[in-house]
Amino acid sequence: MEDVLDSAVGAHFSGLRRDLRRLSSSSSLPSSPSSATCNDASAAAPSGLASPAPRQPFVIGVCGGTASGKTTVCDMIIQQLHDHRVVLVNQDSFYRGLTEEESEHVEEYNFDHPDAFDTDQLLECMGKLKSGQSVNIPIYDFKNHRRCSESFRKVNVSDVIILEGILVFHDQRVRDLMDMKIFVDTDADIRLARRIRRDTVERGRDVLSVLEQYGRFVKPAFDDFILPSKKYADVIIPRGGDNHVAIDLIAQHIRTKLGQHDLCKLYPNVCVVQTTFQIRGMHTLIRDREITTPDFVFYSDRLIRR
Ligand SMILES: Nc1ncnc2c1ncn2[C@@H]1O[C@H](COP(=O)(O)OP(=O)(O)O)[C@@H](O)[C@H]1O
Ligand SMILES: O=c1ccn([C@@H]2O[C@H](COP(=O)(O)O)[C@@H](O)[C@H]2O)c(=O)[nH]1
Repeated sequence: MEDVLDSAVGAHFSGLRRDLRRLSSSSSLPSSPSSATCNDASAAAPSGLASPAPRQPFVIGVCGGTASGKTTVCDMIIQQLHDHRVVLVNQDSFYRGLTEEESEHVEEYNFDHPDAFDTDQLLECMGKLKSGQSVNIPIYDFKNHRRCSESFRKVNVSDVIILEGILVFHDQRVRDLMDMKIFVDTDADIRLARRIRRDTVERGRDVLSVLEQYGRFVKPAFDDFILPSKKYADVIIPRGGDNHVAIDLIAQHIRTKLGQHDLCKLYPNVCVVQTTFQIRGMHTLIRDREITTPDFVFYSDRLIRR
C-alpha cells in the first residue's frame, strides 16, 4: 500500500527535453552531465531522427482463491479506467482441457494444480500483447472442460492488460511480466458459498460434486499454491469487490502510472525518477525561498544528476 500512497503524491520527471539541439545551445540549462537522467539511447540521436521505442502496456496481475471476487474487482477497475484502453486476460482461458480418457474420470482431475494450465502458451500470448501485437486467446468451456476448438477471443493492443487467475503469481516468468500485483483476499467460507452457487447455476454441477472437488483439490491447492503466492502481492484487497476504498486507490495509482506513460510517449528521452523520501526532501528544499544559493545549487545538481 505504501507504493500506492507514494505514487499518488506525484512522480518526478527528469530530462524533459523535446529538442536536444535547441537544449544544448541554451545557456540557461546545464549541458551534458545532466543528461544522465535521460534515456541514453534516444538522447544519443538528434530528436526527430530516432524513432521512439513503443511504450509497453501496464500489466496488472490479479490473484486470489476461487470465487474471491477477482473478476468482480477487475470489472470495477476497468470501469474506473474508462478513458483508457484496458483488456482482461483470464488464466482460465489457458486450461489445457481434458482428453477423452481424462473426461471419463473428471472427478479425478485436479483443475487447481499449476500443471492444469498451459503456461507456455499464456506467456507467448502475453509477450505478444506486451510487444504491441494483437492475439487470439482460447475460449474455455467449464461445462465440458474443453477449449472451444473453432472460436477464439481476439485481444487487441491496449494501455493496460489485466491478467486474472487463481495461479497467476505461481510462476516467476508470469510474475515478471507484471507491473503491479493485486491479491484478492476473501474469507474461505464466503468463497465456498459463492462457488457452490456459481458452479451449480453457471457451470452445470451439483452441490455434492462441488463439495467433493472443493475438499479434495480446491482447498489443498489454495493452501499449497495460492496462499503462499500472496507474499508477492503489492496490494492486498480484503473483502474483494466490497472494498471500494482499495479499488479507488488502485485505480488512482494506475491513472498516475498511465499519466507518466503518456508523457513518455510525447517525450521519448524522458526518464521518470521513482519517488523516494530523499527526492521529495530535495524538492522541498529547492522550492524553499529561504534556501541559500550554495544549498540550492547542491540539491538541484543532485536531482539533475540522478
Ligand atoms: N462482493 C460480492 N458480493 C456478492 N457476491 C459477489 C461479490 N463478489 C463476487 N460475487 C459473486 O461471487 C461469484 C464469484 O465472483 P467472481 O468475481 O467471478 O470471482 P472469481 O473471479 O475470483 O472466481 C460470482 O457469482 C459473483 O457474482
Ligand atoms: O473445467 C474446469 C476448470 C476449472 N475449474 C475450477 O475453476 C476454478 C478457477 O476459476 P475461478 O473463476 O477462479 O473460481 C478452480 O478452482 C477449478 O477448480 C473447474 O471446476 N472445472
